[in-house]
Amino acid sequence: MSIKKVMVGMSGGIDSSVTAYMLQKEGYEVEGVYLKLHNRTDGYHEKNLGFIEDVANFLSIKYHVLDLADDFSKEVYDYFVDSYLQGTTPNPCVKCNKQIKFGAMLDFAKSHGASYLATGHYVKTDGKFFYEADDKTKDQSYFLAQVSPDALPYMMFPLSTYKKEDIIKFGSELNVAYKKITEKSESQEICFVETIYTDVIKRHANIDKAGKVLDEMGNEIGEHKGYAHYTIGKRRGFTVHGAQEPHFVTKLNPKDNTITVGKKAALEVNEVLCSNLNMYIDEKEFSCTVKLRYRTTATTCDVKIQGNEVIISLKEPVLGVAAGQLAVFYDEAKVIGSAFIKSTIS
Ligand SMILES: Nc1ncnc2c1ncn2[C@@H]1O[C@H](COP(=O)(O)OP(=O)(O)OP(=O)(O)O)[C@@H](O)[C@H]1O
Repeated sequence: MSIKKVMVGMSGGIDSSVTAYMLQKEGYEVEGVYLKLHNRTDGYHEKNLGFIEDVANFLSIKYHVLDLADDFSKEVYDYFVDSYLQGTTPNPCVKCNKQIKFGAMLDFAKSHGASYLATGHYVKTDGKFFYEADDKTKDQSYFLAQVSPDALPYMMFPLSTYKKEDIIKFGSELNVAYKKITEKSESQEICFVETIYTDVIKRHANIDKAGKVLDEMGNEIGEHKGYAHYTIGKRRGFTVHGAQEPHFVTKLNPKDNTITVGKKAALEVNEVLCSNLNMYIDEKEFSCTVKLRYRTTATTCDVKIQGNEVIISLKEPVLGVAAGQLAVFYDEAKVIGSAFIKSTIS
C-alpha cells in the first residue's frame, strides 16, 4: 500500500506541531505549510518560522511558506474593518477558515499531491459533517461551520479526541523543539489584532467622534465616544444621565453616530434573520439547537430556509445577539449548517 501524503497547516504553535508529529507516527508522509496572512513587521513571522524550522528538523519533514497576504487582506481584513464601520460585529476567523485555511491552503495541499490537509483545530469530522471536539472547552466547530461541504473529505483533525493536557504531554516527546514551542503563547483571539480591535479600525477611519446615546424611544439620554467603540451588549464606556440600573447597547447606528441602549430585558431576542447560508443537510425546515456566538450554550429553535435567507425562531429568548456573528446549527454534537446574522427581532 502506498504511503499517503498529508499537508499540515503549521503555525509554529504546539497544537499544529503535535498534529504533524502524530500523523508521522501513524505512518503518513507529512509536509508542513506556514501561511503568511498579514505583513506584520514586529518579527511575528520570523519567530513562528523559527519554531517551525526546529520542529521540521526534528521530524525531518519538508515545509513550505505560502504568502496569502493579498487574499487575506481582501477576504478577511477588509471585511473586518468594514463590518465594524457598518456597526456589525465581524467574525474574521470564520471567514479565514472558509476562504483561506480550507480554501486556498487546501488547494495548495492538493496541488502538492497531498491526500489530506490536517490542522490542530479541536473539531471532529467524518468527511461529511463537523462534530464538536471531545474537549468542549477547546471545541472550535463554531469557527469552521462556513467551510464548504466539498472540503470535508480532505480534512484531518488528529487532536479532536484529546485534551490540551494530553497534547502538552505529546509535545514533550518533541524534545529539543518542545521547549521552544511551549514558549510561544497560545494564539491570540484574532491573529492580526495585537491588543484591541479599535486600534486596527483607527488606521482606516476616525472613530473617536463623540455622539448621542438614545433610549429605545429615540430620546437623547447620554453621550458616547464614537459608535465603533461598542458592540451589542456592552455596558460601559458611555454615559446615561441619572441611570440607577445598568444600561446595555442594543443598537449601533453608524448613519448618525448614535447608539441605542436599554435595560437588560431590551437585549432579549426571539427571532433572528440570517443570510450567507452554508448547509450540510438538505432540509429547508427543521428544529435544532443554535449557537449565536462562540462560547455559549446552544438554544433550541425552529429554522426556516427561503433561498439564501434564514429565519430562526428561538424557543427561549437569547440576550445580546449581534448582527455579523455566525448562527451555527447543531444536531447534538453534529454541525448541520450555519448562516451570518443580519438582524434580530425582540
Ligand atoms: N499561519 C498559519 N499557517 C498554517 N496553518 C495555520 C496558521 N495559523 C493557524 N494554522 C492552523 O490552524 C490551526 C488552528 O489555528 P489556531 O489559531 O486556532 O491555533 P492554535 O489552536 O493556537 O494552534 P497552534 O498551537 O498550532 O498555534 C492550527 O493548529 C494550525 O494547524
